Amino acid sequence: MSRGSDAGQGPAVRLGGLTKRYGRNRGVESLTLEVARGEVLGFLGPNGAGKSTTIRLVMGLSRPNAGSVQVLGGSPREVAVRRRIGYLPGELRLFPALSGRDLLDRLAHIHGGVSAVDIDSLAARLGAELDRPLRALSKGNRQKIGLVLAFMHRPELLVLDEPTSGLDPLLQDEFARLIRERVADGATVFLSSHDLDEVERVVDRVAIIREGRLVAVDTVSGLRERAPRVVQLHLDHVPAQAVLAAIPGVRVIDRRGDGVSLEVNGSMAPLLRAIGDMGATDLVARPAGLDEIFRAFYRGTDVDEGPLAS
Ligand SMILES: Nc1ncnc2c1ncn2[C@@H]1O[C@H](COP(=O)(O)OP(=O)(O)OP(=O)(O)O)[C@@H](O)[C@H]1O
Repeated sequence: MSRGSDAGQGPAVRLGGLTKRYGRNRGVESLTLEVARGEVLGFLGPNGAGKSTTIRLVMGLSRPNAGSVQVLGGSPREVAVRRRIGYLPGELRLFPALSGRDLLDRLAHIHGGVSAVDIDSLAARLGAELDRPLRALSKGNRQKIGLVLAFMHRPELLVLDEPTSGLDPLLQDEFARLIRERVADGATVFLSSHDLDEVERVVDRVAIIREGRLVAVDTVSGLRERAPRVVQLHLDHVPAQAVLAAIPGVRVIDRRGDGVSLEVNGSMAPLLRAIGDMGATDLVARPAGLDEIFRAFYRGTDVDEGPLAS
């Protein structure tokens, strides 16, 4: 599938020490990350974390203050490389007076090698409204045109800024199927999202960014494995919060009446020893959900000392 000087070797995206500052504002800081060929990498973080900044750097739409960007073995500023990428921007602002069909036809013509059947089939699968002017479409409906645009030339690399944010649940399912089909054909996907629940089914790995810095890169199952346990206790003698918080690996989530909720990282042994003297009458322990893991990263408390950003 690969063309030109790039023999399909090496990662699809390689970011090395990438830094972008906007005046005194931090965009991203020393970002080092690779996306392997055929991989689906989810780039996650809260508002303002630096996701769109990174995506614009990957696309060569903005220049870094330091560091390097390599895409499909070359620079994203080379036309030959750009043609092999499908890009969904955060907001589609192209030619608001054109209908979706006119825009797609014109860009397909410029691109070359795009089949009308592919455009129609993508538009039908995503329920894109092709005949109304883009400015009259809702954000979600503009997003569908943007997705057709990103996928229509069957690119080797898809770079998608929040592709699922405007889509209803049925379309999110269709999007997941589309991604799986393209990956089965050898494509690589780099997509951003606020929400792991929306992209969990399609991503192989996630990179989590907070305040411009990578805080974790792992598989979804790896994240689950190093999740803390959430423990609910009922005690005859509830000790002071500081006593509970002093138990190794324990963070107090809630404490009311005779009930205590705790988050436990690592071994449960110190907690089990400590509650011997507290008159425990009931204990329920469960692994933290992905949502709780993410909140921990977003808050800035590391889930554990596991493999951090590499
Ligand atoms: N053109 C710009 N000029 C000045 N500051 C900018 C510019 N673009 C981004 N920033 C700043 O860089 C930081 C990262 O912004 P970015 O848009 O990359 O975040 P994001 O993770 O995509 O957020 P969201 O989820 O809200 O879209 C923010 O502090 C933002 O204010």
